[in-house]
Amino acid sequence: MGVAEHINWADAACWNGTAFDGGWNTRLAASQDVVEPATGQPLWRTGVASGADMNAAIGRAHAAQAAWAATPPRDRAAILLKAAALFEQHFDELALMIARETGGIIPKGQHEVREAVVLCRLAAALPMQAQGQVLPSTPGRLSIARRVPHGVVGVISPFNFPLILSLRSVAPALALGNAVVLKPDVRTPASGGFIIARVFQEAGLPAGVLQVLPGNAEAGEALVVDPRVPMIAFTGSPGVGRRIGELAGKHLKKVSLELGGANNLIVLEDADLDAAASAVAFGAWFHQGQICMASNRVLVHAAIAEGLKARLVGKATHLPVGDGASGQVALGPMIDQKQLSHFDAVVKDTVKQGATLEAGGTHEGLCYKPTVLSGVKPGMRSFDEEPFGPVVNLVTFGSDDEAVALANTSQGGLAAAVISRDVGRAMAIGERLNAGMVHINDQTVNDDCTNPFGGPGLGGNGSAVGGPADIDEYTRWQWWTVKAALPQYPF
Ligand SMILES: NC(=O)C1=CN([C@@H]2O[C@H](COP(=O)(O)OP(=O)(O)OC[C@H]3O[C@@H](n4cnc5c(N)ncnc54)[C@H](O)[C@@H]3O)[C@@H](O)[C@H]2O)C=CC1
Ligand SMILES: O=Cc1ccc(S(=O)(=O)O)cc1
Repeated sequence: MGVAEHINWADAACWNGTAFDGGWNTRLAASQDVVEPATGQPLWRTGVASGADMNAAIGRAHAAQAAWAATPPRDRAAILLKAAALFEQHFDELALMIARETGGIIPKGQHEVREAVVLCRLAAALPMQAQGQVLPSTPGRLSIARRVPHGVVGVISPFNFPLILSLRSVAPALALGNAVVLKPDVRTPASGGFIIARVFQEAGLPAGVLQVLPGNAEAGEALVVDPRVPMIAFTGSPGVGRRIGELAGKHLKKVSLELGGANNLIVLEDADLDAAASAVAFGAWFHQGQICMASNRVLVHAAIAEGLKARLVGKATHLPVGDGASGQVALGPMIDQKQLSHFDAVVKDTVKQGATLEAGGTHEGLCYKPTVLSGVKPGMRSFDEEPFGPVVNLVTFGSDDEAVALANTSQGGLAAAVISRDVGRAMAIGERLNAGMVHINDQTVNDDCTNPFGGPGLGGNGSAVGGPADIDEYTRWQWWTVKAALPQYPF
């Protein structure tokens, strides 16, 4: 088995077909190779959970949860802090693992581990915060609203930034007294699951509180419909999100849906063109455009459209594409052939619909060249759909009103950005955009562990993750009244 030679502490041998059940004792129904996108070679084997595997994991988490919720807050906090220290201690090894498993460049892997440290530290503060209110009440009665954990939280995460997009739910949910069943994507089970399992195992999390099982729709749906799991935190595509939302509704449970983006980056005619081109290139091409907040629609004022296009074509022609883990390239491979074929079809169809291919549009293996399309309009696939690949879609406008109207043609987006030397004008445009996150003088790929992350429409169901949103998401209200003695009733 081609277990990567650089894995030492993470001990890849232990997850060769097993789930994390507190140890590595549960063999899953099936197993398959995890293929490194850059080389096509197997990195390791992962277990693939069945519905029955999921059922058993939920049972283990459910049995462990009450004792975990009763663990003193400072002891839960200490485990989260230990986890942060372990991510920091094994920074280089984990960053390289993520780069190899996800096809990312090394700085992208480093970003995930760096953010993991901060996420765990922030989560460590949650158990120590007062979480409730003493309410006005009748004399002789104490009335308290307090936040309590849901119980078992199911986390379902995607392939693109697997460590962060799993951990941003796992860490606060655990910190607040929930047990967690985590189902990462089978293409990225180590980055999205087993690294987290290994860290919490060594940090001293009691056995059973965290279960990690890679799986597909069968295992995912078993998690969503199980009555012992009152909350699901899902990050992924709008199509699967809709299905999970339907199931969660049917089974009367809370669901947080963090979905896809129609993200508009608006460049006004007074922008510094060199700086704007570099922001657009990063926003559209970083991690091969496989980012929910990628700058997939670039709305540019007609007066500067040619200048911006020329600069982007220059960058597209020169940016090196290849094995992200080599340290020599700006763009790595896409995650797999299916994702690449989907993206390639979006580009080709958009050209058939009248857009002009200015650069890119070709690939070697899974490495797709940074692509520039001009003359993109509503009604074309790359404008209407989330391309989830390395493309700048150039859309021209002539007035601020037109830019706002173009941006708001979708049902709402995750992130928007406006670039201009006139900050007041840019803010006035930003105010009118239907987006969950608005950035003035930046591109759209922005996240801090301290901000609530989410968006309307296809971006999600109004939930958010991060910062002030975490206590709302991973606990629920419970009302308590206390009287010194039972009152007399008239019946
Ligand atoms: N809003 C956000 O923070 C983020 C959103 N995304 C969105 O995710 C998409 C790309 O990720 P993909 O992995 O292709 O998404 P996906 O929706 O295909 O898969 C996401 C997860 O759902 C699981 N899954 C698939 N079918 C399921 C079912 N029927 N029941 C339960 N689980 C199921 C998959 O195994 C995976 O773990 C893009 O649309 C992107 O915008 C990605 C990252 C972050
Ligand atoms: O794809 C969505 C996505 C990707 C990355 C991040 S973070 O910057 O690592 O937080 C958030 C959402």
